[in-house]
Amino acid sequence: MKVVAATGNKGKIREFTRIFAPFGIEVISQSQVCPELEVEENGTTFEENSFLKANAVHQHTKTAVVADDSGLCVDALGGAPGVYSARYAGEDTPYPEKIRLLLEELKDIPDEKRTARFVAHICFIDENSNRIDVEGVCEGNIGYEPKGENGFGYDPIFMVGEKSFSELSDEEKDQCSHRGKALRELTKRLGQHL
Ligand SMILES: O=c1[nH]c(=O)c2ncn([C@@H]3O[C@H](COP(=O)(O)OP(=O)(O)OP(=O)(O)O)[C@@H](O)[C@H]3O)c2[nH]1
Ligand SMILES: [Mg+2]
Repeated sequence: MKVVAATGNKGKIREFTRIFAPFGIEVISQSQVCPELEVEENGTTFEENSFLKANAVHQHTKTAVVADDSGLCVDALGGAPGVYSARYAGEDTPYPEKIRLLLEELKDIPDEKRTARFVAHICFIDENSNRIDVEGVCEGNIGYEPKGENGFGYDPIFMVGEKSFSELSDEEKDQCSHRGKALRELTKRLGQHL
């Protein structure tokens, strides 16, 4: 089975590709089929935005499509940046700077209040326009400095136990990540439909 990933985020594409591979699902990126398509993410929830992205690409390609809307929810910030994680401190602000600002906001927050979670809402639409929604959550803590080299986005400051997401191998991140959990749930649901 082939599925178009409705995303412009290369980190997500890499994760979709490796998580789907064992299930025989091949990922084609949006940039390969409709590079000119831009979708306004004007929803207020992960669910709404993932549908906006999946539906826009599905309307264009009429093929099976998967979209991910995700974000980092920090308890000490009332759940922010959440749905606005990609736009935190400005969409074009590079991640080292976003991370610096987030750590600055949390500078007086003690260990036990640095709890956070990554949430990924996945919206899948098949070639007949049937929709499946799944969500994955990964609980963790915000660290005090960036650590590690792997992954993307806020991975260097998202701690799962002693290690940041960036210090985990790809396999280790996929095993516990919000996206790994949601995509494996999706493959289960797809298996029931086939
Ligand atoms: O360190 C991270 N590790 C992750 O595993 C992860 N998953 C999500 N995020 C953050 O949340 C935003 C989602 O925003 P988002 O869903 O709108 O995606 P995006 O704008 O990057 O691409 P698109 O899929 O919308 O095209 C992303 O940009 C990242 O900042 C992550 N950060
Ligand atoms: Mg986005």
